[in-house]
Amino acid sequence: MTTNDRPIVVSMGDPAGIGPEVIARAWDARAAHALPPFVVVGDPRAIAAAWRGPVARVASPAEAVAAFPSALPVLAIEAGGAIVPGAPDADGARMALDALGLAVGLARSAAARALVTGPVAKAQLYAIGFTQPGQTEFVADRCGIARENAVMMLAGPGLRVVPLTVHVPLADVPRLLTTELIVARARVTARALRRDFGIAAPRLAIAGLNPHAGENGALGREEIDVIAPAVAQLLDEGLDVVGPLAADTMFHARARAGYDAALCAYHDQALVPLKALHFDEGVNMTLGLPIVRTSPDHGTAFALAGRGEAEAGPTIAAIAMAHAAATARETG
Ligand SMILES: NC(=O)C1=CN([C@@H]2O[C@H](COP(=O)(O)OP(=O)(O)OC[C@H]3O[C@@H](n4cnc5c(N)ncnc54)[C@H](O)[C@@H]3O)[C@@H](O)[C@H]2O)C=CC1
Ligand SMILES: NCC(=O)COP(=O)(O)O
Repeated sequence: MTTNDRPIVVSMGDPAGIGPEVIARAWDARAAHALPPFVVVGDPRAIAAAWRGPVARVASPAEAVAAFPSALPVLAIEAGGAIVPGAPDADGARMALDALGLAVGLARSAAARALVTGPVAKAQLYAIGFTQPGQTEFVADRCGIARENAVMMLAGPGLRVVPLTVHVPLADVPRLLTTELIVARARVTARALRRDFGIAAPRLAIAGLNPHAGENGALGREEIDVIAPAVAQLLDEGLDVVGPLAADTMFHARARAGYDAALCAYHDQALVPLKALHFDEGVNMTLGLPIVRTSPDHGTAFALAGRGEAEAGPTIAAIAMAHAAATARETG
């Protein structure tokens, strides 16, 4: 079977957000970016509300591969009510969740080569009873992987970042940032950089939590009590790790040249530099899964939906990264 006999599966995300249109515009850009065949799971009406191109309703991933050159293939799931770009509702959230579940199943069954997830609004999902923090944990759970072993990485051409703690209140970070967590996430990251990115000896940099990485304990002790022991353990295991580094000086160009991924203490420490550098091409990838899963690095941007102004670059990059990682696994 050749690489392109099976498509990548793309869950639409919230039908009232920008997901449908950026996915459709990624199809427009398929030749320019040499994208492999992909199939959307979601409500075709959401695509029609925001894009004028050809859509092919398909019944299987195999049909999608045949349709892909001339139309955007869609495995249709219909939301209950009307779809209005920019006006999310519970029916749309339920459809987004159903689409995600079906897409994960296709990737797990190997009917699809990899999974790309469109943006969902977490608040909309919570309102219909979704109990996971986000899609990362939902996908991990469906894959039988414990939440703590699924690692979020955000990546652009010049930076990869891993937030060690993710969707938690900032006040909880010092308690949640443990030596065990850092060691576990560093191991998963190093393994994924080898397997999915072909980096034989990955170099990891671990950020401090406090200003100036704690200033020898004067500005906080987490670097001494928590992060340094993790670095020592990882070095003992033979990993190439440096840290704790002062977070304010580890993201300029010369510093970035010294590592393959930066492990950061909390969400915004990681995502602020990534989005400042790569907002229009940033990809969110879940490491440590039996399937490849990527996503554009942005959310639903409801205020932009249906206006044709949303940037499709992150979705194009997410599909391209999923293709590269799936190819690495298929050929590795
Ligand atoms: N992967 C996912 O499913 C993610 C979902 N979210 C969800 O999205 C919802 C909205 O979150 P926000 O913090 O407002 O983030 P957002 O990424 O939706 O929007 C932030 C800002 O960036 C702009 N923007 C976002 N994507 C863009 C694109 N492709 N082209 C041009 N401009 C773009 C928006 O117009 C807005 O000004 C939340 O409910 C959140 O849970 C947020 C991040 C990731
Ligand atoms: N800030 C990143 C983000 O919200 C990604 O969430 P998800 O992919 O886990 O849903």
